[in-house]
Amino acid sequence: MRFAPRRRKRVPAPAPTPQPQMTVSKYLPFLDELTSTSMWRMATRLPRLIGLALGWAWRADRWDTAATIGLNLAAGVFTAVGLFAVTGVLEPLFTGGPTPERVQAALPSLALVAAAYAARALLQAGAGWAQARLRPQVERRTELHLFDLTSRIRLEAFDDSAFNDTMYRARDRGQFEVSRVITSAVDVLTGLVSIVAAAGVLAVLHPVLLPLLVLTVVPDGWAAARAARMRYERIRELTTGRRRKWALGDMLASRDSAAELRAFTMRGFLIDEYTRISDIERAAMLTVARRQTTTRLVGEAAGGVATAATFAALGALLVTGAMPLAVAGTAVFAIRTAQASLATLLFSLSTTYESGLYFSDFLEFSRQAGGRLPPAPDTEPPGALVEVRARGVVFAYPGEQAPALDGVDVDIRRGEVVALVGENGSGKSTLARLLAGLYTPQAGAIRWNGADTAGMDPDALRGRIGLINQEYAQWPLSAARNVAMSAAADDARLGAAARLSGADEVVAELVHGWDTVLDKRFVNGADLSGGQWQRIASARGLYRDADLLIADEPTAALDARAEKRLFESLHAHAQGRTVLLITHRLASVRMADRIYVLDKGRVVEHGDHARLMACGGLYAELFRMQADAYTHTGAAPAEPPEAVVAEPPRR
Ligand SMILES: Nc1ncnc2c1ncn2[C@@H]1O[C@H](COP(=O)(O)OP(=O)(O)OP(=O)(O)O)[C@@H](O)[C@H]1O
Repeated sequence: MRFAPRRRKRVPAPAPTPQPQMTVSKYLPFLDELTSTSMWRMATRLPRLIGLALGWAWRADRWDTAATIGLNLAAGVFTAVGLFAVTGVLEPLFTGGPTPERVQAALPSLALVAAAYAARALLQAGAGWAQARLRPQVERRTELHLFDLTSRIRLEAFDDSAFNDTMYRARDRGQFEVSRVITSAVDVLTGLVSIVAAAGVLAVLHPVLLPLLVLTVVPDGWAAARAARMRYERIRELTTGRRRKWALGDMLASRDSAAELRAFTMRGFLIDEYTRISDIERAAMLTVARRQTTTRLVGEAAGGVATAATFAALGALLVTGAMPLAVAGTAVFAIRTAQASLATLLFSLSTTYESGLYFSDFLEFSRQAGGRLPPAPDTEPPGALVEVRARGVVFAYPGEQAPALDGVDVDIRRGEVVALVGENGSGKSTLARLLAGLYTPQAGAIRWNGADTAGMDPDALRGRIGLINQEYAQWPLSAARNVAMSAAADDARLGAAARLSGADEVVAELVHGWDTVLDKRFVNGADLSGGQWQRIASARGLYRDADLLIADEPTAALDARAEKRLFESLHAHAQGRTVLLITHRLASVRMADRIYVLDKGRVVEHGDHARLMACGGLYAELFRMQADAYTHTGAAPAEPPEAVVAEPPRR
């Protein structure tokens, strides 16, 4: 989806100097927040995170979840059985006596080993299949949950950069980690079963072996978890930069910016900027890699020392005769097996821990987004419009000190055409969005037939309002869908809206008519000129046939004929309905019932055209400026220039 170009609030091209959000210092707030969550605290949160992830999986598909857990656990049990059976093989082999008898004595256990490992292989295959089925289902569910929230949260959320970071982290990785948490948590459970088995064997052989064994693996586990956390911290710090890089990448590879990129030779600048952020990212990740390697080396060295101590203890037990050779042989096998199981367990734990960190990003997004949903409606849904009143409305965009609207009063009554005029940035579009129920005032109120719109069901309110947006979206959908939007596409209504807006002429030229996809990136797609798109956007607002039509700069890209036609349509449309018109073409608001003049977020004048002209204020000044531009011809040339009129082509 693309958005129509806008005169002022376009996404600014990156300034030639480095943007502050691309320097590492800007990332520090996240670090502060993160360092307060210690590794231990995070580890204690793991069981809950695993529980939550399992809940997601269960809701996605309970059978596959149950099969994933059940089959993996059963496979773990057979690993344990195999281990016990191996000790049954080794013991007779290491005891004295003739070899054929020893081998014969070991045969039943050997058969058990083979059966156990065969069963484990089958169960693991089944578990793998269940896991493979579960993964896309969980991802689909989390993705839909994410988009359900992003499409319902209040519009202001999209102006909050911190929230955008949270949303990016959830979209970029968090949402995909649920299934990884589950997979690694199941591995932890399976590993635990094997460990319990190996520990059982070791405890039976000699009590000192078990604690020694634990010591051999703990340093490695610590190193793995610490390395995972380092990586996560760095990636989290880099969120804003990565988001920025993503936006730059989009500009480098998108059709919308392709023309300006070339016209303004932005290629070098964008690639430099992209490279600069990539370098910051690369330097940060290289530092992490270095620190991770050191940590792992420390962990492995400590683990090596502990392993040596374990085998030294085993040797001491042998030398002192505290342990017979047959038992020692079994112990060596059990120690190796247990070490492998413990290492797998700790690896799974560290993966669970790492995935848990990313999954908590997703949970954090869900929590924050949940807090940004519109409150549950506590008033009746809005009835047919009689009157809309804004009183003392104050609104500041997130992160902005100065309010965009500061104590605004406006009245709109049924059947009226009300106009908002004022210079760029005076607050007209912001006010229109508040009146359209897209933003909520921070002080003051907007009342629809006397009831505060803040307590109304936003969708019910918006259903009564048609919007011709200044920043209309260019949806990669058919022309019919671009006009009807979420409503059913009705031919008669499409035709009427198209006639009123001038979109009929646009659609008549499309090869597939209303069915043409308005996006060149798709097969048989078509693109429109700026003015043609604007006619489609106007038809969109008119199609809804709502009580209140808000038209924000509906003619900025239209030619003179189309502009005249649209203003006539809007005035005709107002018969029995209501129109709020925002425009810089002041000639078109002369007929408005009431005109509000905004300046720096305040209403500085209001009244009809005659009254405002008589006051000689800002409106009169702006109106005269425009009128002069049409009437002032300057010094007349001695001889009027000859007009050249092209002949129509002969057919
Ligand atoms: N999303 C935003 N975040 C922060 N500030 C914003 C945002 N949108 C608008 N503003 C600021 O709010 C003020 C009012 O903007 P608004 O778009 O309402 O003006 P306008 O009168 O419609 O201007 P124009 O005639 O240029 O369309 C301006 O100072 C603008 O920079």
